[in-house]
Amino acid sequence: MPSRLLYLVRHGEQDRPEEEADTGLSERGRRQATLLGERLRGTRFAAVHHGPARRAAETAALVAASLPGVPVREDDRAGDHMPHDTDPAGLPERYAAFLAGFTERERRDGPRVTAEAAARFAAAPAEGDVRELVVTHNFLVAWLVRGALEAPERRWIGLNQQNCGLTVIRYSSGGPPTLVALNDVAHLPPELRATGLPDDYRI
Ligand SMILES: O=C(O)[C@H](O)COP(=O)(O)O
Repeated sequence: MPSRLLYLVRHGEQDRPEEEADTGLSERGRRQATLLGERLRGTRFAAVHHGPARRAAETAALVAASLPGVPVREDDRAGDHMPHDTDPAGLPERYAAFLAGFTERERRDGPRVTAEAAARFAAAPAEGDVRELVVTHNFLVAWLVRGALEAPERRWIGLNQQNCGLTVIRYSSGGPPTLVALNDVAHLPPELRATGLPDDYRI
């Protein structure tokens, strides 16, 4: 049965995220990405895909340094997008405030691009087995985990990923997706484990 083993990675720690600019990785972020690359060394990926933001592109480049011969491709579909225009009714106030922060354009375009990303990356291949790595952002990983578990659409909220955490989902036409790994940071020492997000937590 043809299957796609999809490795999803949230980018490394962003440098000066408070500026809300496309700033690239901090020194910690570079270390996280290098350690992830060392963990994945020797894995036979068909390609490494990454979103257009600098933090994703720099993470992909550092990981790919351990994957000689694997092509690295920028893909808009792996960018940072609101995956679903979620109704805040019934959600805790802090989530409602978070959802209210998105613009009309983000509500309109984000779900469309995310659906395109899911169609491209989160499906069984037509033939053969394929293993791909996608370096992306918190929301796309959360959305695809939610989808794999057939959880309600609003459950993309609250699935925060660690920087350079590794999530692996297997898609096969023979059954439902298999969540192989979730937010795995075994390759990072405790001092490099963080989300950099408001709901920060450690594992
Ligand atoms: O999860 C979020 O709040 C933002 O989309 C930031 O995502 P990123 O830090 O993964 O880019």
